[in-house]
Amino acid sequence: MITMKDIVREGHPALREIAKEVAMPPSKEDIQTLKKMLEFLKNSQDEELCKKYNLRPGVGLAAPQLGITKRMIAVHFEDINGKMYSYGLFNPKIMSHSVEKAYLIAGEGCLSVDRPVEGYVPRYARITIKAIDLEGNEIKLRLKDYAAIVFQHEIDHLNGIMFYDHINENQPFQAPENARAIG
Ligand SMILES: Cc1nc(NNC(=O)[C@H](CC2CCCC2)CN(O)CO)c(F)c(N2CCN3CCOC[C@@H]3C2)n1
Ligand code: NI
Repeated sequence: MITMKDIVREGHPALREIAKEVAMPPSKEDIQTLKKMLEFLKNSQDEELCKKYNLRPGVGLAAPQLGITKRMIAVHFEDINGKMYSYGLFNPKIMSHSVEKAYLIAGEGCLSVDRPVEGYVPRYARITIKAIDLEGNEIKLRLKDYAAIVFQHEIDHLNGIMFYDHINENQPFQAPENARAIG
């Protein structure tokens, strides 16, 4: 199982690289890795396991955070309407996005960043993504608000972008232009 020791931290080159597309169909190894990423998220949200294995809770994880520069992400969370998102995805791609932005009022953190970095992280409020799921099917997801933010945080990792790259340095808590506050 994946634990915190498997997660690389700031300074590791994988976090600043452009991850490579996964050749389709995915190898058994890549499928195994993606399944373990999803399992980590579920474990990290279970109070018992979280404590037992000293996990930091997570709702998303990207392969570069394991030092694997491949375009693979996992998400496991419920949105404000109770809709469950639990996916292991290969080669996710943002096909379109709103002009309107959104940001989490509480700001963001990252399992690869062992320090708090305060400030609003402006992201697109709505995105449409295409990806290949763990069964090898091409899926299309239309996401908004919290769900859109989580997926963008993970897809950023595939492009070597950290959440704090988006924070306005001079005015971290300036409400971003044309943006909705989430959460
Ligand atoms: C928002 C949140 N971020 C948590 N951590 N950070 C992460 O997931 C990072 C990714 C998120 C940071 C902002 C957007 C994506 C990991 N990232 O670095 C991957 O690239 C949480 F843990 C969390 N929740 C709320 C839901 N809760 C359900 C019950 O279990 C606990 C769980 C805690 N919400
Ligand atoms: Ni992160």
